[in-house]
Amino acid sequence: MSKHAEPARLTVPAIRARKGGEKLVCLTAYTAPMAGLLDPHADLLLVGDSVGMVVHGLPNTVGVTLDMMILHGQAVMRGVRHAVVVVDMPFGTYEAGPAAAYPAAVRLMQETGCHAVKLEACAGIGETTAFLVQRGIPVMGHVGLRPQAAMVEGGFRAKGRTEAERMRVLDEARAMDAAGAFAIVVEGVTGDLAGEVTRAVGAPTIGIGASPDCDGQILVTDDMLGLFERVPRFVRRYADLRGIIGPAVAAYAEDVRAGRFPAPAEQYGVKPG
Ligand SMILES: Nc1nc(=O)c2c([nH]1)NC[C@@H]1CN(c3ccc(C(=O)N[C@@H](CCC(=O)O)C(=O)O)cc3)CN21
Ligand SMILES: CC(C)C(=O)C(=O)O
Ligand SMILES: [Mg+2]
Repeated sequence: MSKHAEPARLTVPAIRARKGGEKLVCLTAYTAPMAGLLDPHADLLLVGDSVGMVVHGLPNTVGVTLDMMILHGQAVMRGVRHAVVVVDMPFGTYEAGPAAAYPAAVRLMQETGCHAVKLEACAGIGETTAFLVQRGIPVMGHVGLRPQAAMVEGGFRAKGRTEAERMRVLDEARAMDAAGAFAIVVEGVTGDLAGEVTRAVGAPTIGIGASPDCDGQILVTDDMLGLFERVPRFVRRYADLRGIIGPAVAAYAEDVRAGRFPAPAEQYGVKPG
């Protein structure tokens, strides 16, 4: 490392090579300043379609568009110097197959400068993943609880409690691994299934609501910082930013109403002469 202790720029193959090694530290990011804060500590930052719920107030991720992902991807890229940045392909942009997925992924790569895209497993996911990877687009997989299926499943349902679910999750992970995915998010599955998936694939697995047996972990940053209110039970809260923001805003409101803000030092003076 250089004498300035600036961590070197990570690459997609470097992430892939971490299978079974040092755990991968991953978080979501949606804005430039937050990406800048996370970047020195993270190996991979995901511009998740969770942005629709966390930032835009949508009930699930189905309403997130490609234009929204591009705007947030551009913002995050401006804040990052070290981590690999992955942008979620949103609902409706890849499920129809390679002919749909390729132009959408090219837009994400070209208009944001991101390093890779992520696809939730769906019908034909092996073929679609291979098509992108073989044309220069690194793909991260996502199996288990697939938030974009929320309308079909009637909500966010954990996976792995029936044999059929376990087979499906394992098959989808194997298909994306064989197709060349460089990493696979394993979300909302029983701990033993997450371990089984991790042992079944060559790509590193990134757990969320899964197991410490995964090769890395990811959380939605706003959840672990206590910014987003309704969090899944697998979240560990490392800060209570809502508890800091509320009193700060209340104090500002009091100062304004009492005429205590702005003070003289917070006003522009007239230039002498
Ligand atoms: N803020 C936020 N955090 C996330 O982790 C997240 C998002 N948004 N949006 C996209 C998906 C949706 N996710 C979710 C959302 C809710 C549950 C949830 O309510 N789970 C139930 C358990 C369901 C079950 O047991 O089947 C829970 O009680 O935690 C899980 C994952 C994960 N992702
Ligand atoms: C929860 C992670 C894996 C995700 O897909 C997102 O933030 O959209
Ligand atoms: Mg997502």
